[in-house]
Amino acid sequence: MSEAPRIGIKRIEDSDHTLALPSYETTGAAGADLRANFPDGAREGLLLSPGQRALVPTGLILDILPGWEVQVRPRSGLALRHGLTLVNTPGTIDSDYRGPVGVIVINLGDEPYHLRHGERIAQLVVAPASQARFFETVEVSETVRGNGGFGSTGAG
Ligand SMILES: O=c1ccn([C@H]2C[C@H](O)[C@@H](COP(=O)(O)OP(=O)(O)OP(=O)(O)O)O2)c(=O)[nH]1
Repeated sequence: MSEAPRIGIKRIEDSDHTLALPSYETTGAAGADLRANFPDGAREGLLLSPGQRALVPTGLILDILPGWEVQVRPRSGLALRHGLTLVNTPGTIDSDYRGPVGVIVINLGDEPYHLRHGERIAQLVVAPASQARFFETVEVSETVRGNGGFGSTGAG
């Protein structure tokens, strides 16, 4: 396997610098857990009503190498137990983005959810990303599938 990509992480000023950086919980984990990091003065966290969404700060800026992307994905435990997921899953962190990473959380459960400062709210998956060369054409190549889609192979 090729060497793991290095990703620099800068903490923003008013974030809590004592919180752990994203880390893999097991040796084979694909996702590194990411913590909610509310700024000074908002450390009580956030009460999310059913159906409510919010941009949750992480206090982190990622320095991603060209040719890579970082995906922000939900955590299945929070999804199953509380209906908490991400509106735009998977969120895309572009390699040239140098702003703080935010997590767009939504409560699809039927109870209010108290999102706590320092809680692991999402996970980061690092993946290779290439930019395609899009070009206009009048002919497309033939395939067995052709234009069959949207359930064309049947159910079950
Ligand atoms: O869950 C997310 C998704 C995106 N971003 C940041 C990093 C990403 O590089 C940037 C732009 O995201 P995206 O391209 O998905 O958003 P857009 O609506 O197309 O905005 P833009 O016009 O800024 O590209 O916002 C996050 O912090 N969290």
